[in-house]
Amino acid sequence: MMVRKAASPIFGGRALMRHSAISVTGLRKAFGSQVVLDGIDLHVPPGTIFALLGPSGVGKTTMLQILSAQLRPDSGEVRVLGHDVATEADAVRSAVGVVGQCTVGDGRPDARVGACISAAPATVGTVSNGTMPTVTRAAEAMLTDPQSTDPRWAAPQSANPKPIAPISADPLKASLMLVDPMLTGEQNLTRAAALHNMGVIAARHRVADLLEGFDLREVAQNPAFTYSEGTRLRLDLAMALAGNPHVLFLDEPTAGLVPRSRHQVWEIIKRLAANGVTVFLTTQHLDEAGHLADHIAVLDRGTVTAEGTPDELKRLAPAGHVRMSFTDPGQFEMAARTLPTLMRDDNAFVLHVPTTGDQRSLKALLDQLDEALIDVDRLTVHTPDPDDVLLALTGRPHAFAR
Ligand SMILES: Nc1ncnc2c1ncn2[C@@H]1O[C@H](COP(=O)(O)OP(=O)(O)OP(=O)(O)O)[C@@H](O)[C@H]1O
Repeated sequence: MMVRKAASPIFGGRALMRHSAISVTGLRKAFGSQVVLDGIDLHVPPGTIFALLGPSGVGKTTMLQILSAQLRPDSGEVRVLGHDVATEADAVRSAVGVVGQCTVGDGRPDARVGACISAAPATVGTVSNGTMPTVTRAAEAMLTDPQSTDPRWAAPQSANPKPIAPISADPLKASLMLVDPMLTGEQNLTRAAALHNMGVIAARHRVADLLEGFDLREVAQNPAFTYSEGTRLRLDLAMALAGNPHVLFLDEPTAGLVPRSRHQVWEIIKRLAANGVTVFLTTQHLDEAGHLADHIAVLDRGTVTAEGTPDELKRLAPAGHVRMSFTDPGQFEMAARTLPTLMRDDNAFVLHVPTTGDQRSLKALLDQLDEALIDVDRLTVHTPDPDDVLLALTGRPHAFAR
């Protein structure tokens, strides 16, 4: 799939805003005595991809839930599209899409389900029996008879609401909608479109566009539980985009995907940003953040420990080196005097010489050895791997998934 520059009906194309799409100042959140976010400042320009990179359990989901108005911050100011998440949660929720882990039920962290999407509060704001969000007659009609063009079902969305799926008694979470695995892809998308205040005809067009744009046409009539992980994620993304959101939140979007699906999802994310959608994603993978994001923030121990473009963060990583070992102490001494060294081990007769690892710098180094008539016993090239980079960024080795 190619990244498209032009605005499309599926991938947004909203006018860019001059100010931050997301701005976070002094955000703090604790669960009991556990401080998870301890004074976070972030600013995400519109139409860009922002990656929050961090090891498991560091607070990425918590952050995403606060930004998408699913969870209240303890303190600090968080604005999404200019709306304060604490006081204008409905406005935030109706303007964003969410795909990720939702905490539902009693809110315990282990009560996790798969993907969820946000929906316009105007249509699902009512909570039936205190536990169920509602959909409208229009959505119900489309679900029971997808071919229906009965104009009655285009009636105002508030008419005779009917509960469809238990999600949460918490009004904060009542505007979230989950993929129903027993419904087909088309039915799930129809449900999502209907929740965004669309009439039947508009919703049907939207569903057709989304099925096409996310390569779901072939499986549209199959129940979602039959979908592969990659197809399921494409359905999640399509559902999150049903309301044409300005901002899309993705919680570890490619976790568990095979490489081919992962690359397909990356292309979709890039296409969305190219069409003006601001994407905020969390990831444990440096390569994913580096591949996708315009800007990366590394979250560790409650704070942002490093932040910048992928290139800026890579520059924080330790340099590569060539490891040279010698059997002759005289040759070792001569090499140590001749070459720039990062490290010397006088007991093992080992030198580490800096290199970028490319052909030109390696050839220059070998030429230098030849000219000085230095005999190296053994020579190996070490370029920084993700562990080296993450160690430099967090001070913790093996902290991230690979
Ligand atoms: N509702 C909650 N009640 C109590 N503790 C919570 C709650 N939600 C999250 N936590 C705790 O807050 C910490 C951060 O969790 P969070 O899910 O935000 O991390 P994460 O970086 O997204 O992790 P992962 O990558 O594994 O999803 C964890 O220690 C978690 O147990």
